[in-house]
Amino acid sequence: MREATRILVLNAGSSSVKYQLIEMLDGRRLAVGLVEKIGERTGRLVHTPIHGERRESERVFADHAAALKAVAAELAADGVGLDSPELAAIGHRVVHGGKRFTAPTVITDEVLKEIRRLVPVAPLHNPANITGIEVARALRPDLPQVAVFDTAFHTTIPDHAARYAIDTAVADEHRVRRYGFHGTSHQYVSRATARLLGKDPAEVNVIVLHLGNGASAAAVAGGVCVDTSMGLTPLEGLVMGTRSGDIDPGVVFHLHRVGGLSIDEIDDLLNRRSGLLGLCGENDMREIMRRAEEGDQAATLAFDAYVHRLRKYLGGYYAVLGRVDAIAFTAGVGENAAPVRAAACAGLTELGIEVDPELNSVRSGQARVISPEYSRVVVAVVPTDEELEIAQQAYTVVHQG
Ligand SMILES: Nc1ncnc2c1ncn2[C@@H]1O[C@H](COP(=O)(O)OP(=O)(O)O)[C@@H](O)[C@H]1O
Ligand SMILES: CC(=O)OP(=O)(O)O
Ligand SMILES: [Mg+2]
Repeated sequence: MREATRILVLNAGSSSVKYQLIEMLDGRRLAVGLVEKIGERTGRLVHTPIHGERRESERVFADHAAALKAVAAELAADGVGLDSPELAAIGHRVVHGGKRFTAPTVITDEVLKEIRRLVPVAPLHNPANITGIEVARALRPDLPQVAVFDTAFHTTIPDHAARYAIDTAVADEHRVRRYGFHGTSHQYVSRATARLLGKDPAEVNVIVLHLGNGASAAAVAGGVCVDTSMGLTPLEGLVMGTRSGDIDPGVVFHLHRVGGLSIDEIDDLLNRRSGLLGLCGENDMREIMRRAEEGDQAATLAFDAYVHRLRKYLGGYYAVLGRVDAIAFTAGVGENAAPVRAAACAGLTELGIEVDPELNSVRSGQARVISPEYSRVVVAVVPTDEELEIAQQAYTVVHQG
């Protein structure tokens, strides 16, 4: 029998599934794809095999199970279906792992139960992750399914940064603390940044700014995470596409008592109808920058509020780390929106932070420095690769037995 050296990575979101089939011997992506708008009237599947044409189709995906079956069919059409003996494991992105999961974990019924218990603290994410796991298990019950947790990289955050200043007994009873998310990305990007600097991760202090639909900052000291902006749930911290980020908790009481909104309505408001969307009716940074460029006031306010919050965390983590060697921008906005990077770092020469406008405007998929030679702090764009990191961690778990 051929050796099993391939990992299928599934990143199931609330209405999408991103997937990659990776050959671990050389890191080749045998297939990369995305199913969008699951549960909507028309969905879309885009599948790009390593050999052959990109295939795109519009059709209905009633639920995640239908989407994953379609993915399995696309892979089978390329001769690399889920029944392939070369498949070593399926690696799943799981957003909330609570305090218990500090490392990649082979999924058993009991592990799945614990992931389910954490649904209330990751309502946008864990339910989709669970569906992905259930469908994949049904399709290949014999194969190891490995969960790689967004929270795992943050388990090193010291108590003084992870604890909220509330009654300890209440916090302990309800497991209320900062868990942090996007850890797989923060880990990958902080290491890739050290590589870009030609240094060992243990030697460098990095502030990672993961700016996607969800967004978070992390302070990484010598390869170890010491603080991050998301908290008990992925709602705290930066202004995001549809999430408010930091807010006075008093706003919640006010909206409930005076505004008459129910807790569920407030949850929906802060998670799905706030952030950039709430400020200007749009959550795509491309569109916001275009509108702001044309003088649209709401879009300008949304952009400015986004950048202001980002700068607060940048300054805060500078103080937390004491010495900063690099600032790394990553994910959809961080990798592509030069104006966001420029505005986030503007006027910080006193802190040794500078951005070279010409380097900043270069478009490339590669990790690259955007600060001038003389800048004390290296500012860089470092594309994240959560899928590769998940695949590597899953592969390691399977090989350790
Ligand atoms: N060229 C671009 N310029 C500015 N923003 C972009 C660009 N391309 C993508 N984005 C932003 O990236 C965001 C998505 O980031 P991504 O990391 O893919 O998110 P997620 O993985 O959380 O779905 C989109 O909301 C979009 O605003
Ligand atoms: C945790 C989180 O916010 O993830 P995403 O950015 O994929 O929504
Ligand atoms: Mg993402």
